[in-house]
Amino acid sequence: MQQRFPEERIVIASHNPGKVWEIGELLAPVGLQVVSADSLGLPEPEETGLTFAANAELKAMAAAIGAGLPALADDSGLVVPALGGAPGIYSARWAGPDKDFGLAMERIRRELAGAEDRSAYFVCALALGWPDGSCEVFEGRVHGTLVFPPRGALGFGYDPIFLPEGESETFGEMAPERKHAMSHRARAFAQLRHRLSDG
Ligand SMILES: O=c1nc[nH]c2c1ncn2[C@H]1C[C@H](O)[C@@H](COP(=O)(O)OP(=O)(O)OP(=O)(O)O)O1
Ligand SMILES: [Mg+2]
Repeated sequence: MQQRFPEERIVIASHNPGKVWEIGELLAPVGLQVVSADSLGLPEPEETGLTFAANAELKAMAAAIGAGLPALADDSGLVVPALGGAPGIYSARWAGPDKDFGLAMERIRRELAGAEDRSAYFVCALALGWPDGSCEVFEGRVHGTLVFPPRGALGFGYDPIFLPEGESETFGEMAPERKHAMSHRARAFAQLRHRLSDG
């Protein structure tokens, strides 16, 4: 692995502080020094892709080429089958320019009114991009149920309305270590670590 990371540094190509923190925690066992896209002054690319994987790749490549270092990007979101898959890749955009997830969660509650199916899942596509233009994508999911009103103030985004399968606490109520043992992001990271340890 060391020869693949000559500088032992990796750029976290995300401008979301909640995500950057979680990625730092999940990456700690890998032993690489983490540099944020913000600290390098890298711009936030427009997410023009139509899939989580395409957006993750576009963010990773912009950072890898901009920084001349390997870069890791995460594109993720909440998929609600009863809403035809919304908000999906538009999960961040549903919170509007002020990133108001109270508003986004309320919109889901409203649009779901009367729907029997309360199932939902989070998806995380992680892209590892290299300055030479190569890129690999890993995906993780976690299934659960939506609950209203929102519960808990931990985590970020849609965590307070997401009750993972078989659990009694929402991601917003759960200690971070517990979320990291089962989340979509943790599952994508497990695949990434597996790939890195393969050499
Ligand atoms: O574990 C999670 N717990 C709760 N909500 C989550 C989670 N994971 C993704 N989400 C929701 C909120 C987030 O804003 C959006 C991702 O959108 P996404 O474009 O990938 O990220 P972003 O715009 O927030 O930051 P950036 O693109 O700079 O990495 O999905
Ligand atoms: Mg984004």
